[in-house]
Amino acid sequence: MDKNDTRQTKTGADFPVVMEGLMGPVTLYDTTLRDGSQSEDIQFTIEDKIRIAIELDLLGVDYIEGGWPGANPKDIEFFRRIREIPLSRSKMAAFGSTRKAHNKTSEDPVLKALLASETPVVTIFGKSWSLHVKEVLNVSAAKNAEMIRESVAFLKDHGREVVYDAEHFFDGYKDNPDFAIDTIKAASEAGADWVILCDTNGGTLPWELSEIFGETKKAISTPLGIHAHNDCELAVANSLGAVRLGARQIHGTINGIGERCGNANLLSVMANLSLKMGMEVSTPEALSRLKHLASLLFELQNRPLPKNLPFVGESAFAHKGGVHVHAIRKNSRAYEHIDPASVGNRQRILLSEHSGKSNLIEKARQYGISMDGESPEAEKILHRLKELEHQGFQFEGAEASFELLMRAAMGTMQPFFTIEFFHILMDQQSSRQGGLSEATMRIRVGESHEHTAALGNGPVNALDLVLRKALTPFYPEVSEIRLVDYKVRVLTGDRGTSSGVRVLIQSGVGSQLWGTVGVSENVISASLMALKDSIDYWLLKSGVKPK
Ligand SMILES: CC(=O)SCCNC(=O)CCNC(=O)[C@H](O)C(C)(C)COP(=O)(O)OP(=O)(O)OC[C@H]1O[C@@H](n2cnc3c(N)ncnc32)[C@H](O)[C@@H]1OP(=O)(O)O
Ligand SMILES: CC(=O)C(=O)O
Repeated sequence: MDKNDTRQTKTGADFPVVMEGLMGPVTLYDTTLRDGSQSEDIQFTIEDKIRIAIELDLLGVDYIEGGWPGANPKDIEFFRRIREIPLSRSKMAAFGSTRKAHNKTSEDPVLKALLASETPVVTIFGKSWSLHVKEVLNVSAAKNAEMIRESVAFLKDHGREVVYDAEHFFDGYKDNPDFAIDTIKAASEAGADWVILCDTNGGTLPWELSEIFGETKKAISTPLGIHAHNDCELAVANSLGAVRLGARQIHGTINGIGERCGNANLLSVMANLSLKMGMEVSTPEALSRLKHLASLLFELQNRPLPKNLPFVGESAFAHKGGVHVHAIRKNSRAYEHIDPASVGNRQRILLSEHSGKSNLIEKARQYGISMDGESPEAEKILHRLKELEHQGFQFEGAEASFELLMRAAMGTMQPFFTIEFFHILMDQQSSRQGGLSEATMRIRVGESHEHTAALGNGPVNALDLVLRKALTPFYPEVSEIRLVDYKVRVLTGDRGTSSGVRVLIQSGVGSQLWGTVGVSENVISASLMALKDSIDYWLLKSGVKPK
């Protein structure tokens, strides 16, 4: 990091009054594999869990909560398998509850399964809110305290590091402070190594959390931690607030997944602790893996990473407004709160109807095109960009089309081929089953012509195939291109089947991906426009000379 870059050096020293004496070493506790797996639409295989655990270890988290052994066969198997994998930094934690009211501690199936998982750390949750004690467990306050005390002591007697999660602590405290405090005293007196105050329902506001945390700290000497849910979108803020008040262990999950609205996003917590609060929770190398880990988690779930995720989302450092781009070209700090590279992300400049000449010049620079911002070409391209976006084009996901447009306007690109005509025939019978179409096409390449036909699965596929077939004799590079994604969007819903459509295509060769766009009232023409751009772009990037 550039030492003159003051974006991310707000350390304790900058806030001496608030921070002094309050911040000590903080440990990171990841519960992606347990609380995260309680998210709707998330389901990990054992292989996923092992892969994520290894990545979390590389990231340098102190604890990995691997699951609830006994809740399902997968978690039992996971703990068996992970024992054989050496982790360099992270300690594995098994999660469960305090014993059942009517069970003897030594015979309680949950506690027995926790020990059988053979993890060095065991985390158990117990009740802090009288509502749960009375109405859910249906036991007295004394019985609840006994369950907590005996469960913690039992696990300590078996040599485990014990993390005690005080479920619903903040709601319990608001309801009856003495009751809530007595429950964590029971855990503390029984030898718990950690008492974690949980905002289980995620409804606590930052100032309520500070007040309750501050009071609770006076009641017990066991190190405190925080486990915050995100139902008010305050989980990260509440976790950071707790650190300022002395919390030593922060629970969270990758990308904030978890029950209901999720948990504190541990990646954001790490970035904030390291880059804003000057705390050494991670090395710079590990921090630069944040984006990778965020993407990996959702890739394993076959889900796209939300673009607007702080720090790690594709849009986190993407600049669209012309005013912003104008400023960041002079100094990135003007509209960036940290250096994107520090979390493994990158700066992006977007092109749209909100662009000014600065967006254009920056893009031209990235494409290796020299452009004078005051030139008539720049003015013309900007005007064309805005006009096309008004017609329904969208270049944010189709930068390859924009680069071609820019090169054509600058006169630096000769056409590789021209489509002279094409026909499409659809077999009525098989089209009812979503079936075969035939495309014929005549193209011109330099002085030569090619006239050919292809059968496809529907008209767009037939068009794609015939275009490649016609071009391959001239440009064999075309056969390398893969169609990765094809999206059609109706632009004006009020004109029924005569509405304009936008087709966005993503193509790829190896790991290289590019997007192209076409707009028309005819979905076939829009598709052909995007397909043609995709091929032109690859030929350009392959260094092929037009024939
Ligand atoms: C705040 C949290 O996120 S806590 C973690 C929540 N995560 C999960 O629930 C995921 C895994 N859970 C499961 O697979 C199942 O719920 C199991 C295996 C744990 C239990 O299943 P079942 O025995 O069928 O019970 P069920 O789920 O219906 O009810 C929960 C039981 O836990 C008991 N319980 C709840 N909290 C506690 C506690 N802190 N200490 C002791 N028992 C508790 C309830 O009283 C109830 O017991 P009961 O059936 O004897 O009344
Ligand atoms: C323990 C836990 O997951 C919670 O209280 O939210």
